[in-house]
Amino acid sequence: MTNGIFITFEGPDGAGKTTILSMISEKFNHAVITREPGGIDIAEQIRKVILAKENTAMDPRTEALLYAAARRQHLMERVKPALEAGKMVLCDRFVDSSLAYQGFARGLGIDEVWTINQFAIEQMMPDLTIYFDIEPEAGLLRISKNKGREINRLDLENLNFHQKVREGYHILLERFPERIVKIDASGTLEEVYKKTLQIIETKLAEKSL
Ligand SMILES: Nc1ncnc2c1ncn2[C@@H]1O[C@H](COP(=O)(O)OP(=O)(O)O)[C@@H](O)[C@H]1O
Ligand SMILES: Cc1cn([C@H]2C[C@H](O)[C@@H](COP(=O)(O)OP(=O)(O)O)O2)c(=O)[nH]c1=O
Repeated sequence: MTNGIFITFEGPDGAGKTTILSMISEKFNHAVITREPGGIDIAEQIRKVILAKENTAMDPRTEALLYAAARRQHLMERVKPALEAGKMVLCDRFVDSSLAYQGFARGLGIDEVWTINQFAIEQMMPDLTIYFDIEPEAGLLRISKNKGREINRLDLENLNFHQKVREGYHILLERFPERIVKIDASGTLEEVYKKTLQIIETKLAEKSL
């Protein structure tokens, strides 16, 4: 599609994507670092609607459509122009999050969610997706430690959902083996960082051949 390179970071909550992305961004200081849902003003506004605690009445399909709408806007405003300018774009979450969370864990169906996302992204898929794999318990524990509290009842109620999210990602790994690379995210930050860097550098070397 372009001269740039589009790399996405995926995985369950607490896998370490955001932390590793900020470490990687120091190495590739010319790269565009962004995230979904959000990244630009209109998409951040949509993010607020999706994540607002008071919106308990939100239908799962509405949620999937809003993620796809935010994705489209972010893609057109930030990702596509950067790729066309030959830049590297590193994005925290992309379409695989919708497939794993809405498609599989919420039960809308991976194929159904893929179809609505085709309208949003047309053919603009990542060159590489790094999937940070972790047991949901460990991911939630990291998040709760960060907030300085133990895992509570609500977190545990969510465990089943997070287990499904992980299962969803494993289905995607089988479906897109040439695009998605799995990393064991349960190691130390240094280990996960080194592995991530190695995968990105391998891809960059392939691209320049
Ligand atoms: N490899 C790791 N080992 C221990 N703690 C980690 C590791 N990676 C991330 N963390 C911590 O776990 C918490 C969640 O990490 P974060 O990067 O926000 O995850 P994500 O973006 O995948 O939800 C943060 O407090 C972070 O410092
Ligand atoms: C992009 C995207 C995110 N999400 C979810 C995953 C996260 O729980 C939440 C994003 O919140 P965020 O605070 O960015 O979480 P994280 O740091 O784990 O990336 O939205 C979806 O359900 N579908 C999507 O398409």
